[in-house]
Amino acid sequence: MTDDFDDDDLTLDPGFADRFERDDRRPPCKLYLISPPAIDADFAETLAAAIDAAPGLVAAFQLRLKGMDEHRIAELARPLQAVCASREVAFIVNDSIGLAKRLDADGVHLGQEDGDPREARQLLGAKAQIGVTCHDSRHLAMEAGDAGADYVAFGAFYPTDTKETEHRPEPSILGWWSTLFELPSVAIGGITPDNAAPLIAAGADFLAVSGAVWNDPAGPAAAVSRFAALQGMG
Ligand SMILES: Cc1ncc(COP(=O)(O)OP(=O)(O)O)c(N)n1
Ligand SMILES: Cc1nc(C(=O)O)sc1CCOP(=O)(O)O
Ligand SMILES: [Mg+2]
Repeated sequence: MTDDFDDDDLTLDPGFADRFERDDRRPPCKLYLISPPAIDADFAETLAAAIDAAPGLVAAFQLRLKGMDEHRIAELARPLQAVCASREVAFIVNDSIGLAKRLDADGVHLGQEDGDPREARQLLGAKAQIGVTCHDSRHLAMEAGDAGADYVAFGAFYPTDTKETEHRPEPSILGWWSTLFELPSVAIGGITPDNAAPLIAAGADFLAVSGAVWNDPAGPAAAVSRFAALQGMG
């Protein structure tokens, strides 16, 4: 899939995103919740309320607790896994293939420096959901597809306080991807109910969101309800 391909070869049409309309035949775009950077023991209730605000909308939850000891992450994970399992929400571990295995998680999200998707597949098995960060790179996305990823993540689409980011893709990368490949795409980075529309229209299969949900002044459930109301989400 990746032979002789260079991202710089592609002539980008800056108007593409504005003209792109989500194909009605596509499945609706789902929400992929990313945990806050730190959580306490009560977070299971918060997570349950957020998911229950729009049944069926939240497809996945990623436990992303950067820099925390894995034993502590494992302790915190158990009640969150139960919340996810009872609601058919995939429980994804960030960064660590080993922790995903230990927790028998539904999958793992790997950045470019976090390990090889092929190794993850070997350890976690055929059913595991393996996601790969691809920044703004068509090349990385095709490489991830070749390596057996279950989704490719592009971002950061908007400025975010959650993570220092270097890459700023255009929404059109989502349209380009979905036109050529079946593999689902995830859009991430500073996404809110107010700025999500172009990403949904361009063809994102999932919106990965942290701050806009957990920091919403009206509460996480209200934020999820606002995402649910957007055209193309469901
Ligand atoms: C769905 C999703 N997309 C991208 C990322 C970022 O992963 P990475 O580049 O490894 O950065 P960290 O999240 O580990 O700081 C993600 N976690 N989830
Ligand atoms: C974890 C992460 N990865 C990104 C990337 O660009 O790869 S942006 C990001 C932060 C996502 O949180 P929020 O919704 O608060 O911006
Ligand atoms: Mg990572």
